[in-house]
Amino acid sequence: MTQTQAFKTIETANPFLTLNYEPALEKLGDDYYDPVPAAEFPVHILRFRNDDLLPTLGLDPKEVTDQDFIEAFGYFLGVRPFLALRYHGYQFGEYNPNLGDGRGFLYGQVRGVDGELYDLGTKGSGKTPYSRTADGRLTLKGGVREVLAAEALQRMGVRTSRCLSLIETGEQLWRGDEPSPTRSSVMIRFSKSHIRFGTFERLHYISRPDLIVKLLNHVISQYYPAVSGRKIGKVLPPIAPDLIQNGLEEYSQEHYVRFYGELVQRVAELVAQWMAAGFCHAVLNTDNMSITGESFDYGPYAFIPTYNPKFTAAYFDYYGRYSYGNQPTICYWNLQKLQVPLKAAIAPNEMEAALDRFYEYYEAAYRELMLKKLGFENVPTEEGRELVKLTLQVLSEYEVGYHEFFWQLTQQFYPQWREDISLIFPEVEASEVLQPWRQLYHHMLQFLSGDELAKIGERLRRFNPQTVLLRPEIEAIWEAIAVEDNWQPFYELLQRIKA
Ligand SMILES: Nc1ncnc2c1ncn2[C@@H]1O[C@H](COP(=O)(O)OP(=O)(O)OP(=O)(O)O)[C@@H](O)[C@H]1O
Ligand SMILES: [Mg+2]
Repeated sequence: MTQTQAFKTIETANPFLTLNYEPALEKLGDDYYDPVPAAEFPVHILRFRNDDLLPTLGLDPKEVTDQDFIEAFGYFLGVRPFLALRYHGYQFGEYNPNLGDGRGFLYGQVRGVDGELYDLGTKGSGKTPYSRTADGRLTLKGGVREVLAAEALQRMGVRTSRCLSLIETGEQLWRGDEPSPTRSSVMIRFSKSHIRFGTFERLHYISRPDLIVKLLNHVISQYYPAVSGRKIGKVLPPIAPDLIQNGLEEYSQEHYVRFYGELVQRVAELVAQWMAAGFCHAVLNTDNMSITGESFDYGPYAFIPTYNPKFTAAYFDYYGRYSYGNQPTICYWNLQKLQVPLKAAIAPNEMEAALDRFYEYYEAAYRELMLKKLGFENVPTEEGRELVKLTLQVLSEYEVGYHEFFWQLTQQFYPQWREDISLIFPEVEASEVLQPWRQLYHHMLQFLSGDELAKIGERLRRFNPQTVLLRPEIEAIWEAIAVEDNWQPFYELLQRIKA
């Protein structure tokens, strides 16, 4: 059999190569990307496959082999062209026009069985015109950390991208922030979109308002069904070909204003999700902000060990710009910067008015999520606000672990707390801070029926996972991989994260 025939057989048998690919972004024209080749790696070892995502792609995990993953996402057979997306961005407050996919590309876009359009994007797949002097690679540790972050955030209810696969690729990489040489990998990210705030910023920088409007139309029609009126549901037929080919629907000013308003709300809610999860993203540059309001790019992130707004995750973040507590302010700033390119389509005063609601959305979402972590839902606003405030005071005063506090609450809560206040955290000495918290928590239980009381326990379990990805936990699983090539702790941790 010739080489070509051998590939043909693989292509037809490999379910990833015959997915319902829909080149929505490619059809917008080549102003937005550059076709690039994939790197050829000396080794391909599948280290992680995310079977939870396969049903969304219409695939049965039992029918997808490891070899299928390796061929599609390690050898990169089949689906071409691969598109390195063009973008700029504000990095640590400074505009950087020398960005773009420097170690990744858009592998393909797929219509999921839920009717939504998903990106399969790579990280570590080789050099592109945007690599500058860098190697286009992803360290294995970086890949492992991104897989873990995405799964943990998913478990905690954060609107996040996921990793579909991680393949070790057998090269030696040199990095300033890892003992080097260090091992290499290539990851596939499964996300709503890789269109970033910085994608729009670049189009403004090169003075192409026409391309801004065209991209905006695409974003609204694909990712903002409540604005476009397009239905996204389980039984959505594939998008009509004329819609794809003719460069999309046009929208009115009212649509554009509603889009920006919804983006503001989505981002505010996303930040609230990070904050409640105790997550510090660490690099909230505008090239790491998705236009769909989804969270992605997990580099030097950390989950906070204790509640400390000043906690900073990236060693290079000298002034704490992206500290845990600064995340709402920074996302507001990023949304404000985005108004500059969006002026090509949207009235500035309307955007300002929409952004004015950011903190209102943020605070409401944060309060709701924190109350869920405390076991409550639908409580009077003032009481809810007070309980969250007192909880944060307790967390600051006692220097108890952030996650440990909620886990202890989950473990210790039982319905008799309603009858007898002295049963609430009896081993902790009452202080000026704990006593009001105890009183309010006890007071709020008084109004609940037996059924509602049972739901407190359910909510505590659902919103407070036992396993949280604190740094020592990640370092321990990495140690096992680095020293003994033992992947068992990694797989076990993934299982525990999901519990
Ligand atoms: N090893 C590398 N080789 C080439 N380019 C790189 C490398 N590391 C980072 N870059 C580029 O530097 C910029 C900032 O990197 P950043 O870490 O935010 O993105 P990324 O993690 O590579 O990709 P993504 O944002 O999709 O997760 C991006 O343009 C990225 O492509
Ligand atoms: Mg990035």
